[in-house]
Amino acid sequence: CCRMKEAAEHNMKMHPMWQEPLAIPGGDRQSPIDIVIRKSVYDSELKPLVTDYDPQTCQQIWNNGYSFLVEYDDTTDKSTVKGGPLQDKYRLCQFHFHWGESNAWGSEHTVDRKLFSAELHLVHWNSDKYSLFEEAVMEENGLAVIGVFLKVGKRHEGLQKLVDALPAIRHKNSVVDFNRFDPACLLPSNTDDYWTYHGSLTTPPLTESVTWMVMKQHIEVSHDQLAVFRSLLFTAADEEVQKGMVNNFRVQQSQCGRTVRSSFS
Ligand SMILES: NS(=O)(=O)N=C1NCCCN1
Ligand SMILES: [Zn+2]
Repeated sequence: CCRMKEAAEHNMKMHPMWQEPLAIPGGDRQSPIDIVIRKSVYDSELKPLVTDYDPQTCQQIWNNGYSFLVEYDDTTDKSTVKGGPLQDKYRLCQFHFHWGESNAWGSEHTVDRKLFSAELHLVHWNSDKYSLFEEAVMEENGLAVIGVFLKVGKRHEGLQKLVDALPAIRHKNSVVDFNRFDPACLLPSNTDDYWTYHGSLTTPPLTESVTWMVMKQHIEVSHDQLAVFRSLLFTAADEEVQKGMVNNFRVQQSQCGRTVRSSFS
């Protein structure tokens, strides 16, 4: 919609993060994209996703100036995802969100151009083949990100613990301890139905190392819960001009002939 375009243009001017870099690594498998349902290809070989998350590996929640992220101890294979389109086991390192200033937009991916109010990304790296995230981030099969759409509706009880921690990390680079959070509570009840394609990170380093798995079923969060996301700031406490953390999504990228597969017909 026009207001969203205005917000994205404003973003490009105001936030260096969302000014597209001149040179993009590779450039023909960038994310996010619009998932065109009628162009997606059902693949019966796609298996259900198998997530196995240990809440004890949850370490901290912090504001990195792009989003807020919950970080997990990824020194062992305690919180992992496998199955689905994946050949290997991938270790959870963090999850974060993208959202708009209005409930009318905020997601990075869209489905037949439908915008959601926000999008959750659970970021994992291939621990069968690599020993560090920093290594995997450069490799074609290095990362696996689960995307979940958020829609404004009923309050999400599991999310509230996270929402209650946000006022303590309002500014960029603020961090607080955050333990025993089970990210499985943020997954939709049905994780068997998803779209998958090869793409990139949507924030720097934008490397084309991601197997995306975007859930067909969204989760619901309340208007008030999303309003707390919008109370965060892009800026550090010592900056003169404070900027509200909203519209922290990347503009959509061309599909470049890529096929999006679906795990459901
Ligand atoms: N939005 S995204 O694609 O997950 N981008 C990321 N960039 C840095 C590392 C984690 N994720
Ligand atoms: Zn993201």
